[in-house]
Amino acid sequence: MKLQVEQLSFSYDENKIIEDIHLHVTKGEFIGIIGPNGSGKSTVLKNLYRALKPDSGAMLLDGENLLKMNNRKAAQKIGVVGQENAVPFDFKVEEIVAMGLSPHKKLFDGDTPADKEIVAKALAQTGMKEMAKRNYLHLSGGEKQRVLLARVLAQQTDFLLLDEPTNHLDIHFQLQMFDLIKGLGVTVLSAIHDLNLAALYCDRLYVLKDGRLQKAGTPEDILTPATIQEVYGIKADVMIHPVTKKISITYLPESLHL
Ligand SMILES: Nc1ncnc2c1ncn2[C@@H]1O[C@H](COP(=O)(O)OP(=O)(O)OP(=O)(O)O)[C@@H](O)[C@H]1O
Repeated sequence: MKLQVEQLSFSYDENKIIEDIHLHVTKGEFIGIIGPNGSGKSTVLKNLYRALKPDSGAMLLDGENLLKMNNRKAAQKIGVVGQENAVPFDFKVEEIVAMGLSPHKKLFDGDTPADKEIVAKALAQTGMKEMAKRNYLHLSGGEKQRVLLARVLAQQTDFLLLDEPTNHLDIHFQLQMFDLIKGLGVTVLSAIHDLNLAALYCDRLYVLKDGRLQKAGTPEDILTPATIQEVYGIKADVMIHPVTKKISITYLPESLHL
């Protein structure tokens, strides 16, 4: 599995939102896209999962043009958890999770015992088993996010595109979901706001600012006080944590006068 993005640009009307984005993701990598609000992270992902159509550029999955791939094939290969977690009708949780199976089935195929097992497993993995019969629209933001993660697990793809997949989750579920995704051994490209989470889970990071790729590299290369200042305009203290051996960031707010 290899995703290659070359010279990707996208505009809303005349407004250039992202320009000349290059990135690649290879099998088994967990890659983060970071950057300030409005820097274009979701726009890159939406182009990749074809909610938006690029002005120019190439997006290749295993050498195949993503824009030309039929929907069913794309859904067999790529699982998506977008930022908006709206689902148009009031389905039950288990029905939404079962929708993840559809790229692998034919129209009117019934659910087999194996399908039911996949759905039950995805519900259990995301801590949503007890809520399987609840109506989706009545769930909290975090619970909805876990349902959509369960749906993408049921989709069983080798590649996940995630847009802030844990932004509504409490710290327990943030770590549980990222641990779960990491444990699947699949390939991941995810927008992530929390730089400490990005440092814990990502192999490499791409930094976006004002719709342009600013930097790319390992968390150690990228998450330096200088880059954090440059990209986010804040002071930070950065160390390799003695226990995790990963980058650990402490923010130094102005009000503390440090
Ligand atoms: N439908 C739209 N029409 C016009 N401009 C839009 C539209 N959607 C997004 N934008 C603009 O595109 C820019 C990039 O937005 P995008 O959602 O990709 O940023 P982001 O990095 O994902 O931000 P955040 O961290 O806030 O989620 C922003 O300036 C945003 O206002």
